[in-house]
Amino acid sequence: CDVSGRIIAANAAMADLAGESPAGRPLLDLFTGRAARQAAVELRRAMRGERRWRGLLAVNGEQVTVEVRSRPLPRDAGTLGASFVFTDVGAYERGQEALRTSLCEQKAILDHAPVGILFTKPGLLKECNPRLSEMVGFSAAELARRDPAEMFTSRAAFEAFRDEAFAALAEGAIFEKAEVQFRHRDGSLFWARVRASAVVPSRREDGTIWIVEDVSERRQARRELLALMNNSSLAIMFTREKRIRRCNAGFLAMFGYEPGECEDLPVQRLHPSQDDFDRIAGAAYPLFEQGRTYQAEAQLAKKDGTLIWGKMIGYPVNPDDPSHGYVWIAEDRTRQRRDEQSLRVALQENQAIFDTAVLGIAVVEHGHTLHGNRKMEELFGYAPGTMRGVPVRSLYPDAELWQAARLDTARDFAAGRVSVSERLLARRDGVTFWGRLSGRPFDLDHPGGRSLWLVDDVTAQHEASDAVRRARDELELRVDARTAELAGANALLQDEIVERRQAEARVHHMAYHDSLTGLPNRALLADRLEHAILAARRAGACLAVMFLDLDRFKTINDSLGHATGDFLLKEVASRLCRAVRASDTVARLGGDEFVVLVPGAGSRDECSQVGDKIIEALAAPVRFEGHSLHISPSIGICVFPDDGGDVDILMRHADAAMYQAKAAGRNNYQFFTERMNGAAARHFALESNLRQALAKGEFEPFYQPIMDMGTRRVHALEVLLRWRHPERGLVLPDDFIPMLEESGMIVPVGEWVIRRACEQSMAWQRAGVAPVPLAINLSARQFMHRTLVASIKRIVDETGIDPALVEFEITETALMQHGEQTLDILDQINRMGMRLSIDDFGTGYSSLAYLKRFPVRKIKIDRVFIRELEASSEDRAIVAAVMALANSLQLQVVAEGVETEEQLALLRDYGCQYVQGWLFARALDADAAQALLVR
Ligand SMILES: Nc1nc2c(ncn2[C@@H]2O[C@H](COP(=O)(O)O[C@H]3[C@@H](O)[C@H](n4cnc5c(=O)[nH]c(N)nc54)O[C@@H]3COP(=O)(O)O)[C@@H](O)[C@H]2O)c(=O)[nH]1
Repeated sequence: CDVSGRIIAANAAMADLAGESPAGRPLLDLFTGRAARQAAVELRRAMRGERRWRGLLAVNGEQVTVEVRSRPLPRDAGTLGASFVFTDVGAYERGQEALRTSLCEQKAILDHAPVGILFTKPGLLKECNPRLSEMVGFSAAELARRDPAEMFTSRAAFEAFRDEAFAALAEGAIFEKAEVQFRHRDGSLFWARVRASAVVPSRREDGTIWIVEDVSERRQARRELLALMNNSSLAIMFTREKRIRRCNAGFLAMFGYEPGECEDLPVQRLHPSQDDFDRIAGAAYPLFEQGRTYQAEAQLAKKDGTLIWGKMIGYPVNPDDPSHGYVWIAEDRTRQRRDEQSLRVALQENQAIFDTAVLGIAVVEHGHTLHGNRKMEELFGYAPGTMRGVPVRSLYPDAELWQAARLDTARDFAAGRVSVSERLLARRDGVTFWGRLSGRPFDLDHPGGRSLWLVDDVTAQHEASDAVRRARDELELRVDARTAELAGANALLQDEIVERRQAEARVHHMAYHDSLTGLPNRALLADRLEHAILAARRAGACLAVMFLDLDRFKTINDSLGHATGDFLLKEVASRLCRAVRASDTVARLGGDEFVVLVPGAGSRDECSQVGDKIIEALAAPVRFEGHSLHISPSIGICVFPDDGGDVDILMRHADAAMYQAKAAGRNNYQFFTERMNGAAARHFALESNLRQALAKGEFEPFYQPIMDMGTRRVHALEVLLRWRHPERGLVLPDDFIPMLEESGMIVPVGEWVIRRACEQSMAWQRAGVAPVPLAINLSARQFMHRTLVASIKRIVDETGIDPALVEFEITETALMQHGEQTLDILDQINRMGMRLSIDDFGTGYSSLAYLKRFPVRKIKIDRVFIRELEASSEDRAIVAAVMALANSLQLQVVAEGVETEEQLALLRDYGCQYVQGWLFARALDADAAQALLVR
C-alpha cells in the first residue's frame, strides 16, 4: 500500500482471500467494522516499522480472521508505503478440524464399508477393516500373523494372484481382478472382486491398499440369470442404441437365427416394416423414460421373413441411464393367436347358432335366466334382450309344475345326466304351450351352478301324439274286438292249414304216385331206379327192370268201360305187389303199363322166377260185375349193368323187350337183346307213321266179295283196309291193325273206314251199280267205344246210305267179353237197321246164352277151320257143329278162307250159305270191285 493506504499490488492468493483482486482499493475497505478502525491504526504504524496483528476481513459477507505482518517498503522501492502479508489463520484451523473430521470419517468408512479394505506394506499387513476380517474369518491382528496363502484356495493360486497384482502395481498401475476365489477361515470359499493401488503411486514402499468386494451373490445371480436366459423358451435380448447386443437361445429359436448372427443386428430387422418398428418404438421409449415397462403383442419378422405373433415386454436396464440399454422379452404367440382366432371364429359361430337357432336357448343361474336367444324370447313372449334376470318360476304355469321340474332337474344333474323332459310352460301373457326341455350344467361337478337350457315348442307334436294316443286307444278297442273275431277265424285257418298241408301232402303223393293204384309213378320209379343203380354200382350188384304191358287191356277198357278197366288195373297192381318182395318196387307208368324194379336180380334164373310169379299172379280171372276178365302180361326184362347203365336206357330196353314179348304171343316174358332195339325202333317208327297216314290219305279200303253159295253171285263185299305206304307199298292189316288198336288210333281210323265205304257204296250206286251190302270190320276197341253208335248214325245220315246195306263184323272174342254192354250196343245198331255178324267164329269162347240174345244175323267160320277142312276131321266136325248151332239159332253162316273147290264142296255139303275166299276173289281196290260188281 502506499502511504495513503491504497493497495498498489496484490498477489493471487490475496485475490483468493479477498474474493477478488483488491489492487487499487483502500486497504481499510478489506476490513469490517471495529476491525477497520484497528486496521487504520495498524496502517499508520506499518509505515514506521514492522508490525504483527490480527484482524477480520470481510469476504463476501463473511468475516475471515487473518494474521497480518507488515513492514515499511524499502527505500529503494521507489515509493513510500508498506507491505502487508495476510495469513488466513481461520483456514488452518479449519484444516486441522477438517483433518480430524476426515480421519474420523475414514475410520467410520473403514469400519462400516461393505467391502473389505486392507493396507499392506511390502511383507507386512498393516491394517484391515472389520468387513475384511468378516470375509476371511480372521481379525486384523490374526491376519498380520497369518500366511496370506491361507486365504486362497491354494498356494499356487495365491502366488499367481500375487505375481499378477505386483506386476501391475510395480508399473504404478491399478490392479483389478473381477473374480478371485478366497477361502474363509472355516474352509468355505467365496468369490471377490479385488482392486489394489499404491497409497502413493510413486512410492510402493509407502504401502498398498486392497479393496476386496464379495461378489459371490452377484456371481451366483449372474449365473442364475445366464441359466435362466439360456434355458428360457422365451426370447430375451438386450438392446442398446437400437441394436441387439445379447440374446438367448430362445431368441435364436424364435427368430430363426444361428448363434452369433444377432450380435449388433438392428432391432428394426425384427419388425415386418419400418412403420411397425417406429410405431412400437414410439410407444415404448416414452415409457422407458419414465422407468416404466412396455408391453404389446405385435407381428414380428423371422430371419426368413416369416411373420409371427409375439408378445413383447421391454424395460430399461437402468431407468436412470438409457445408455445401459433395454431388456426385451418376447413370447411366440403365433399358435395361441391361431387358437384364439379359431376360438373367436368358434365363438362367432356359436353366437350365430345362438342367435339363429330354431330352439330356444337360455343360460340359467340361481333360478334366473342370465340370457336367452331370440327364439327363447319368442317362445316366452319377451321383447328382444329382455330375458335377463327373468325368474325360471315365471316360465311355468304354476308353482306345482315348476317345483316338479326343479326336483326332476336337480335329480338329473346330481346323477350327472342331461335333464330331458316335456313340460307345460307359460308365455309371459299366460298362454301355455308344451316345451321339450333339455338342460345340463356347465360344470358337471357343480350341478347347482350355471346351466344351459334348450327349449323346443312341441305343442303340435304333443297334440298329434295325443291324437295318436286317442286313436290308438280306439284302435286297441277295435283290435280287441277284431282279435276275438280273428281268434275264431284263426281256428278256421288252422284247420285250413292242416287241410292244406294234407292237400299238399296229397299233391306231393300224387306227384310221385299213381292216383288209381297208389303205386309209385314214372317220376318216383325213375328216382328209385336211379338210387338203385347207384347202390348196385357201389356194391357191384345187379338189378332187373321188368316192363309189363297187359295184353288186350285196352280192348277190355274200351268195351267194358273205365270202371272195369280201373278195377282191373287196381287188381293187377295188388297182385303184382303181392307177387314180388317188399324190397322190390312196383310202379305204374300209365295205362296198362307197369314196371317192376327188382334190386339184386341179375341172372336169367332169378329174373325168370320173378317173371313166372307175375304171370302166375295174373293168371286167375278177375271177377267184376258179373264178368270174368282174363288178363295176361307181356313182360320185357333187362338187367343192370349188362343191358344198360342208366335209367333211360334200362327203361327203353325193358320196353323193347316187352314188345318182343307181345310179338312172341303175349303172356310171356322176354329178356332184352340188342336185336330188340331194332324191333322196338321199327315199332315206334310204325306208330309214328300210322299217326300221319290218315292225314296223308294213305289208307285205302279194299273190297273182298262174299259169295252166295246158291247163286254163286256176290252176296256182299267185306271192307278190308290197306295202307298204301309210300315206301313199303301196300301194307296188309295184320301189320298195322294191332298197332292201331293198341294206340287207340283204331277209333278214328275205323270211323274213317265206315265213312269211306259208305261213300263208295253211294258212289257205286250213283254210278248205276246195283247196291251190295258192305261187311265192315269193327275191332273190339272200336266196338266198345262210347262214340261208336253216334258216329255210325252221323255217317249214315251224312252219306245217305241205306242202313240195310251196312253189316258190321265183330269178333267172337270181342262180343263175348263185354256181355250186357255188348248187347246194348248191338241193339242200338240193329235198331238203326244195320246188320251184325260174328267174325272169326270158333276161335273164342262163345256163351250160347249171349249168342241167343245177340241180334246177329250171321256168323263167319274162321278160316283156320277151313284151311285144313278136307284133311282135318276135327275141323270138319267143328264146321258141322257150327252149322248145326247156326241152324238152331237161325243164323246165316259165312265160311271164310275158301281157297279150293273141295273146301267149297264140303261147305256146300254142310249147308253153308255164303263163302268168301281167294277161290272167288282176293280183296280188290274200289275200281276192281266195281268192275266185279258190274260183270
Ligand atoms: N277192324 C278192322 N279190321 C280189319 C279191317 N280190314 C281188315 N281187317 C282185319 O284185318 C285182318 C286181316 O285182313 P286181311 O289181310 O285183309 O285179310 C282178310 C282177307 O284178305 C283174308 N282172306 C279172305 N279169303 C282168304 C283166303 O282164301 N285165304 C287167306 N289166306 N285169306 C283170306 O281174310 C281176312 C278177312 O278176315 P275176316 O275179317 O275175319 O273176315 C282180318 O282179321 C280183318 O278182319 C278194318 O277195316 N277194320
